[in-house]
Amino acid sequence: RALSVKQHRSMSQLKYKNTFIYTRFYSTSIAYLEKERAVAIKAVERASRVCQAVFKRLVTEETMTKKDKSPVTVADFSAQAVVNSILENDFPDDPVVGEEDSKDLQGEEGRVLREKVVDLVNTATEHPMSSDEILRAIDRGLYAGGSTGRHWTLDPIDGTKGFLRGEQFAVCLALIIDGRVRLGVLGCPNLPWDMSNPDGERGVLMVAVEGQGAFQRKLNSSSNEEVPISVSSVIDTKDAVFCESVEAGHSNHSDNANIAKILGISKPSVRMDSQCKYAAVARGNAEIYLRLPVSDTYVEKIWDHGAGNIVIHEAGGRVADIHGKSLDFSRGRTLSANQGVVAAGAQIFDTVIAAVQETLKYKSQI
Ligand SMILES: Nc1ncnc2c1ncn2[C@@H]1O[C@H](COP(=O)(O)O)[C@@H](OP(=O)(O)O)[C@H]1O
Ligand SMILES: [Mg+2]
Ligand SMILES: [Mg+2]
Ligand SMILES: [Mg+2]
Repeated sequence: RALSVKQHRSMSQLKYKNTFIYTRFYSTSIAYLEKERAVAIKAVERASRVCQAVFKRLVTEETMTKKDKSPVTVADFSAQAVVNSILENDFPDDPVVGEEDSKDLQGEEGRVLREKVVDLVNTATEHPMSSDEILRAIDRGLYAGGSTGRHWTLDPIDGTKGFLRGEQFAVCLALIIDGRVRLGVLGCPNLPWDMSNPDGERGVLMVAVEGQGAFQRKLNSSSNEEVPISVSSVIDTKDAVFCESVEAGHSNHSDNANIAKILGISKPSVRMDSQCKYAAVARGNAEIYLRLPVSDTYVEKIWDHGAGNIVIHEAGGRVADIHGKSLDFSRGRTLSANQGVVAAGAQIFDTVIAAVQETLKYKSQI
């Protein structure tokens, strides 16, 4: 823990090159969550590759709709199976709060979909997995969550609607210990590496561990090079850009627009699916992420925010709900203590929350 980020990274390279020397001489200095970090990166990379393969081959035929009307594809199931089986292998005692479950893949009714998932998963795993093993891996995601001990939270495809449109989506994995997010990995296969060159190279992975800063690296690259990232240095909100969901059903576009107006923002919002919005704020492509609730009854899920939350914090930003309260990941599978989400750089955060309050106060009066 006492190591600087730079020392810590150069030592972990030493470890990759020669495990023996590393463990022998540096065993007392292994960085906090070093193994978890490496395993989570590997799992998110593999799952991202599965999603990309599906998009190329199957996406048009393979969409179905869950009870809550949200779409789910063969890629969501396959990516959850891939990540969960890697986690089970390296951390067999760690439970997982995952978005998907195997119900729709079971029995005769689920046969066609199940066979596609089995095929896909087996293109991504080191050892072939049987159909039963795959369903069991998916259902390792049924954990209830809570305030004590360790558990992971996984969104195998966040932004399924973006994925289906060929736009932004993210594979999101976070580790929660005693109710707080300690590690997060965001795999963003369609996010441009350089936002000023949107047609250039795509595929970004962001990773953050509590106290160690946030980094980005290229997804699908043989290089392990990591670049530190930080939020924008804009301190006057009128120069800011804000991002929000593409889907008006996920976030209240008109409340978001009112807040932007109070903040003096004149640039149009950047609409983007998935936790790629957190990624955009974390590396300074946008200053603010607004997710004002559309309904009083919807409760946000921990897998939709865990990884993004720590990436923002470690990049120098803050995340809270519309009341300015930190997101509480200790309540189980949902963020039942919170409403909506706001993220921004630390320097402008209080100003943004004040504008949110003003908008909500005005709404409650009319
Ligand atoms: N009424 C609602 N309000 C807020 N979020 C919602 C919602 N209905 C669905 N969602 C969540 O919004 C997520 C996508 O967010 P975004 O709009 O930022 O891309 C979905 O994740 P999945 O795509 O993983 O199902 C889903 O969990
Ligand atoms: Mg979903
Ligand atoms: Mg999601
Ligand atoms: Mg999802």
